Amino acid sequence: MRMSPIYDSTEHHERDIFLTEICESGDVLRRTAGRLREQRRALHEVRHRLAGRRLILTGMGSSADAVTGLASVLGRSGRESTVINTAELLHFRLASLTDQHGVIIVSQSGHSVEAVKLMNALTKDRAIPVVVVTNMADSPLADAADFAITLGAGVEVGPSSKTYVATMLVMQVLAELLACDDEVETVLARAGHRADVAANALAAWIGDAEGVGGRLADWIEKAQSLFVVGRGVGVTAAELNALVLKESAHVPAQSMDAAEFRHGPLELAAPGLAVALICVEPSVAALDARLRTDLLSRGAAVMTIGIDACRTDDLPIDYVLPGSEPLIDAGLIALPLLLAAWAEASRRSETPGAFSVGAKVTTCE
Ligand SMILES: N[C@@H]1[C@@H](O)[C@H](O)[C@@H](COP(=O)(O)O)O[C@@H]1O
Repeated sequence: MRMSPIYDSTEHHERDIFLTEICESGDVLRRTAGRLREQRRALHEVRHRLAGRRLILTGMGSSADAVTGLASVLGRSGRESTVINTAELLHFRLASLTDQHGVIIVSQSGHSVEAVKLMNALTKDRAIPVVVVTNMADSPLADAADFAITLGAGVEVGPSSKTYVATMLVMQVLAELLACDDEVETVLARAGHRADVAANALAAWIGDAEGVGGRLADWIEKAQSLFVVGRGVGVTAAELNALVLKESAHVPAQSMDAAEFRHGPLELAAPGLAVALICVEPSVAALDARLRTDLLSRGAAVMTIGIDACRTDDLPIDYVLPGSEPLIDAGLIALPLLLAAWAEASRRSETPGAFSVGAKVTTCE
């Protein structure tokens, strides 16, 4: 796939499509909030259909990352949910679904093979309500679904960036619809306000997109191996960042829960190891600080990317945002390493973000 550069008249230079899409993330947040308002009736129905049900949350790739964050936030409000990647659910666990369950399938493209196959398998059993979240209203997944909530993020050609950020805003709205009693209108009004604030918060990084990405890419290039770790909803951003670093820049970044990192991978702490620590959960900031100190004391390099509420003397944050709600934070905080992925990709290829082995949309299992 050859991607043509897009001329950006405001910046007076050419930006390729991957960078353009990353930089659209702020505008897309506002657009998605507006799109959600247009779908208020469908959102009422989602709440009604899933009320009291045991929730199964599923997706692949960046969409699996998004539902992982949703499960974390639902759990804080006492709402049980289970995350199962769509392939695992499709091939091994369909028999575990009962008429007590409700399923949320997230797929940006609405074309991922496992999601489409799962949808077809589930529509045979109408007792299980299925809600789809997708960017593509015109897709096999949306067509087969009773309820498809669409992102309205516009077409995305490069690796997940603006659609991921938009998905996280929708995850926030779903978390509120499924775990609190506020009126749909109230939830949507809050989402609109938060989208606005979040878009403004991203402006500084987007305004210096090449600089932010380039500096982080320089840091990554010095390392022999790279981990991206976080806790709570930070896992979502860590997974997404490592995925995009791999698929766009061929950087073999590994992601995991920062708690899991202590259970073995910590042995790698030495010069040559770089750890990007996503700090978006203030309740565990002291644990993040301790991990950072332990890594530094062994000669590893640590870069912290997080929200202001996590910042302490022991946990300086290198790339900081004011912070909003956890799921929105998990979307926004991915920006610096997305920009690094772009910068690294653009050093390696004339068409940064173009897939050469896999694909933007996986239609083959
Ligand atoms: N290479 C892409 C990933 O980047 C993407 O995250 C995943 C899920 O895509 P979707 O959300 O469209 O189902 O599919 C493909 O494998």
